[in-house]
Amino acid sequence: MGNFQNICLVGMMGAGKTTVGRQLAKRLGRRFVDADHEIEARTGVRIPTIFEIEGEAGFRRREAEAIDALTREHGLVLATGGGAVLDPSNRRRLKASGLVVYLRVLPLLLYERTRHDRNRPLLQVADPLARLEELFAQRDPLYREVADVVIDTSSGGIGSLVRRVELELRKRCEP
Ligand SMILES: Nc1ncnc2c1ncn2[C@@H]1O[C@H](COP(=O)(O)OP(=O)(O)O)[C@@H](O)[C@H]1O
Ligand SMILES: O=C(O)C1=C[C@@H](OP(=O)(O)O)[C@@H](O)[C@H](O)C1
Ligand SMILES: [Mg+2]
Repeated sequence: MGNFQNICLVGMMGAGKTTVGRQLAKRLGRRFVDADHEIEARTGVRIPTIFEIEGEAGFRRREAEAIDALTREHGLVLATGGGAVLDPSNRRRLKASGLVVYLRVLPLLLYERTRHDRNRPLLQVADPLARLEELFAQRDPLYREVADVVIDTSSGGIGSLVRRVELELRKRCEP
């Protein structure tokens, strides 16, 4: 893994992409960018507002633009939103821009982590656990398809996860 390449984190809502990505970037001395934050900075509104006004389709268009711009940069730790892998062009761009790490977490734990958070419009439904199970079934194959590294993260805290990701990345640097 060269310094030139990006490290891209993919996985479900609540997998820890944003939290782990920020800490990983600090440890590696890299710049951290979260695609959702980039979309919010570009539009000047929060993600739920984009969903309210433009629907999911509008959000996905903005997400694709952000992924396109960010994957042209170098040396980033890039946290994506959970649905970024749905678009084949996003997958191609992420893969071409560097190393893709899938933080794999099962739906029940994702539910525990996201249940009190109102900032994920797709989970504002009567049965968010069932929604997470559906999304997991649909997306797990796509995360696996795009990933260079799959890290099962259903146990351990954030600090140990950051170190595990770092270890996996270092393995890739060895000849
Ligand atoms: N490995 C972990 N152990 C415990 N809590 C975690 C872990 N990863 C993430 N969290 C918590 O889960 C929530 C969602 O994390 P976040 O980084 O926003 O996920 P994502 O960006 O993948 O949706 C946050 O409250 C975060 O602190
Ligand atoms: O899974 C998804 O489709 C989404 C995940 C969110 O990001 P996180 O994965 O960081 O929660 C955000 O992009 C949006 O609410 C849609
Ligand atoms: Mg996030």
